[in-house]
Amino acid sequence: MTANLGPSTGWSPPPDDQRRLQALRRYRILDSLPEQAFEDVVQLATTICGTPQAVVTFIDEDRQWFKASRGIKGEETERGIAFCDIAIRRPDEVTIVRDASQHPVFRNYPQVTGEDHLRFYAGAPMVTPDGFALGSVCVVDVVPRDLSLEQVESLRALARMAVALLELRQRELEAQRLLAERELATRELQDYQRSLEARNTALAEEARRDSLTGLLNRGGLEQATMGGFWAGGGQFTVAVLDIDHFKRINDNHGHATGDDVLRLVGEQILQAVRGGDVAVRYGGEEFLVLMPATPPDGAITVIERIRQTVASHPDLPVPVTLSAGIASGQAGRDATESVFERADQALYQAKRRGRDRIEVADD
Ligand SMILES: Nc1nc2c(ncn2[C@@H]2O[C@H](COP(=O)(O)OP(=O)(O)OP(=O)(O)O)[C@@H](O)[C@H]2O)c(=O)[nH]1
Repeated sequence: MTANLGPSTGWSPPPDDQRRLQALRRYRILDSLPEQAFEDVVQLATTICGTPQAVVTFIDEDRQWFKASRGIKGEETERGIAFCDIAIRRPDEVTIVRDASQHPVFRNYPQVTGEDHLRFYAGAPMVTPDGFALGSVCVVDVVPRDLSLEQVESLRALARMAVALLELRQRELEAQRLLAERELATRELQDYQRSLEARNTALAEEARRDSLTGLLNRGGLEQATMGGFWAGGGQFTVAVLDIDHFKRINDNHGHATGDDVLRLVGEQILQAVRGGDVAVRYGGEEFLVLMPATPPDGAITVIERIRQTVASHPDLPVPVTLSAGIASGQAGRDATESVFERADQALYQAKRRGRDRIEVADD
């Protein structure tokens, strides 16, 4: 098995080297961090073969790169002068050079002529299951020597083990990649779900509101008053507000002006009410304010402020007045509908008594 091949003139890659390199890249081993399993391979190689040096080396496009080494400095050398580049061209054999200084070609290699003083080399190619020799497990000595048949077979076995390690490593990398992909997909799905939920919430919120004024609409009112809306106990007050002669505003100044008026009145209502109150555009130009834990006096102050603000608002395109009816009830005793009914009656009174005023329903 003494190597009698080798580049006699210049260096050229073996045939089909591109496919071999592609296979090598798939293992993603080049320039990877040291791994104990490969360190163990070189340790076993030196122990079994009795050499001071051993390497697990991979043949890249123009270099050989050491995954693990013993007794050898550096982590890569030029491919054109690599003994292992010769070894991988004979994937079925262990290439053995007993005395490189006597070899017609290797004798001129710098690691033979120089201070490395390489004399002995034995390399077992690492051949993948699909037949690509990616590199070798090799042992080196500074004196000429030989290997026994058992040592040669052991070196071959170590090369097979190194390939098995490579395969395992690749499967683990692949599993990690799939896991990362799955995590990414899960995260993307969660993001999508969150955006859908946010959109749903936004849509639901939109559906609860009157688009012109931003106040709650009737649906929103129902939702807001579901459950224990008045649960705070005590007196609560309902106010119904209505823009006076709104039809005239529409008729005389146009629908768009009417809309502006509605928008501005809505704003004033929203600004005047408290956090726990519920402000609703109940119908065309009719508004509703529900005030929990509020006696009539407190409610009158709020609604009067709205009435006055609207009556003298500088941004209104036309003079606008409001009429309002107010009624109070006792939480737990009076139904909201009946209090609302009384507030509506009070509004009717306000209209009848000349508009631009607030009427409070009797208890
Ligand atoms: N611009 C505008 N007008 C609306 C809207 N919704 C209802 N209206 C109009 O509001 C007007 C309400 O008129 P009426 O119910 O007669 O009440 P009013 O003219 O305010 O009279 P009083 O309430 O008795 O003072 C109608 O002309 C409706 O067409 C809206 O969203 N925008």
